[in-house]
Amino acid sequence: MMARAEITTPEIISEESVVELSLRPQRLAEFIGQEKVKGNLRIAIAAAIARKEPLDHTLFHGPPGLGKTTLAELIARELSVNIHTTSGPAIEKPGDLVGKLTNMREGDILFIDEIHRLRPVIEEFLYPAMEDYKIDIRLSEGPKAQTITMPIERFTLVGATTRFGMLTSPMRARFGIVERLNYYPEDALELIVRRTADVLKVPCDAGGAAEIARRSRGTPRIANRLLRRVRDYAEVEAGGAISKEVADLALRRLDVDEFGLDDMDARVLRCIIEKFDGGPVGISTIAAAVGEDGGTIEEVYEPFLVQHGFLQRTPRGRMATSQAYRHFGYEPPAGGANAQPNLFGG
Ligand SMILES: Nc1ncnc2c1ncn2[C@@H]1O[C@H](COP(=O)(O)OP(=O)(O)OP(=O)(O)O)[C@@H](O)[C@H]1O
Ligand SMILES: [Mg+2]
Repeated sequence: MMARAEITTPEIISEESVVELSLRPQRLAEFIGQEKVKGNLRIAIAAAIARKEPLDHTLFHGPPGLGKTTLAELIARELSVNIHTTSGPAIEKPGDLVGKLTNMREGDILFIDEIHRLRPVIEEFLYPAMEDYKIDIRLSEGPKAQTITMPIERFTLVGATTRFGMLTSPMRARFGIVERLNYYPEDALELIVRRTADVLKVPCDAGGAAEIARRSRGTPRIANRLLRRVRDYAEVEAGGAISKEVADLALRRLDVDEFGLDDMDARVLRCIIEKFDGGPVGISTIAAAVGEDGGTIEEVYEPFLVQHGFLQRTPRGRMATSQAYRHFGYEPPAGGANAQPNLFGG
């Protein structure tokens, strides 16, 4: 753990979070995939360094485990500045940020994770800080409270969110750089698995890495987690090395889905097939049936399912595809599941 990185969010220190820290790439060049995002960042960073100015406020959004926190830390390293970390739900009142903001040096990064969960008063407190590098401090309580305005150093706010849709538009408008992270293709995940295997010093051949990558739901965090479980199996049952065969046996034993679908993915698809005859059915109806927030389904789960051909969006609602039917062991309805998807422009 970098001594200068100050973590203020109370976090449960699990095996996973410890390993995750040590697995994080240390330089932008070591960050695999997301070429467009990396390219844009590289230019913005070089320009900021050349002008001796702080980087523009930067927002990363996209599903969990794709590297938002990692990128925030990499930017700080590339700029050689300090990063102060906090998260939306951890900030209760403007006062919680005053100390941080006044202690920051020019160019430092304030990283706010889950930035969509900031309370409105905190957002309003941050606007002048982001725009004019000023903060308003209330000296007392009540309607006639006196406030003083204090200058702060020019800093960079880096925000991360899995729920871009929940961010208020004034907040969005204050970020100069907005990048969406997408699911990783299998070849990129394979490289990530091989890199992690090197870090963990576990022998893993291309076939083994490919097998793990294929079942990682396009997500580096899942790829790293599966690799650790496969490593356990390899060490105990297979002499320590990971091949395609060893990975396949281990992942089957662990009941990891063939496509890496997780529990909520499966619930959403099963619900559409079993309760709504394959759809079309509206997102709020699905949300109520599976007990998850509609926006979360739309922004966190659905993109993967659509991208991988399990779910189709039509103007009348979501439909399970024939691939989804077959995956759960059902016969797709004749002339049913997406026999005519294009009729609806789906
Ligand atoms: N492109 C990558 N190359 C190598 N490792 C990666 C990459 N992206 C992510 N990882 C690894 O995956 C794990 C999860 O990444 P990270 O914590 O940055 O995701 P996140 O987008 O912040 O997730 P969340 O939304 O849940 O906070 C980390 O251990 C990180 O090292
Ligand atoms: Mg994160």
